[in-house]
Amino acid sequence: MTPAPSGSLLAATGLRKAYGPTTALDGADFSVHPGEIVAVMGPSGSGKSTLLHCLAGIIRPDAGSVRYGARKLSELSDAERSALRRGEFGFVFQFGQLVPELTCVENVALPLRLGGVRRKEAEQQAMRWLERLEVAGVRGKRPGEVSGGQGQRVAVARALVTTPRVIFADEPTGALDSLNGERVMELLTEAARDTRAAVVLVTHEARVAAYSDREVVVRDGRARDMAGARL
Ligand SMILES: Nc1ncnc2c1ncn2[C@@H]1O[C@H](COP(=O)(O)OP(=O)(O)OP(=O)(O)O)[C@@H](O)[C@H]1O
Repeated sequence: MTPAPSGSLLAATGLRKAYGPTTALDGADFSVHPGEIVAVMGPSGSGKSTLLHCLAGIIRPDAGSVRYGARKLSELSDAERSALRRGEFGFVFQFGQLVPELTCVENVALPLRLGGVRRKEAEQQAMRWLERLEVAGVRGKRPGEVSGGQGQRVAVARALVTTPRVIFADEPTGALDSLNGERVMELLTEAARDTRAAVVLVTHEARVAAYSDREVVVRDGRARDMAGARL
């Protein structure tokens, strides 16, 4: 097991996770620095999403540990872990996961509202992110009334509205055509660079990974830094 590199914001060492007889992670190490964009690549079923879920504290590894700053995720209570996910992490998945009953601006404001911010202030901040993601026009629409590309931009705005320290993105452009996918990646990475958020980006597309500073390949449940990283 290699020790976590110093200066990293989020680091995992020796992660193991099995689902019954299936080994998803088999001693995976990973780290990301503040402001760094890391692409996690690898074949289908190699353990990429499981790694991302362990890093985000969504699932508990069977062995190994995840450190965020000075804190070990395994030593936090469930409430502390959810507070961390709500306050310091942002999530973008392949399919937006927007709340269908809420308008787009209400969706983006939701993480702030859950953190206790008053409606007016939360919606003002949400509008700033919708503008930045070039979808201010859909503010009053519900997710079912907007296009896939618009919905994904709204989902990115919602992930960024709390200015998270780490953004977890799992195939964020997987459901989009290439033009929309590229624009979503541009907007996501620009915003992450401006706020110095770290990004953990799971993708199987080289075109999407090209937005990262460094690529890690997961194979058979182990993560390996690619030689020739672009940093
Ligand atoms: N909830 C689960 N129950 C049982 N097996 C699971 C579960 N989640 C993942 N697995 C298995 O663990 C292994 C790793 O899955 P994971 O989703 O992490 O891979 P992945 O690299 O993200 O795949 P993909 O690129 O296809 O999304 C696979 O063999 C998968 O079938």
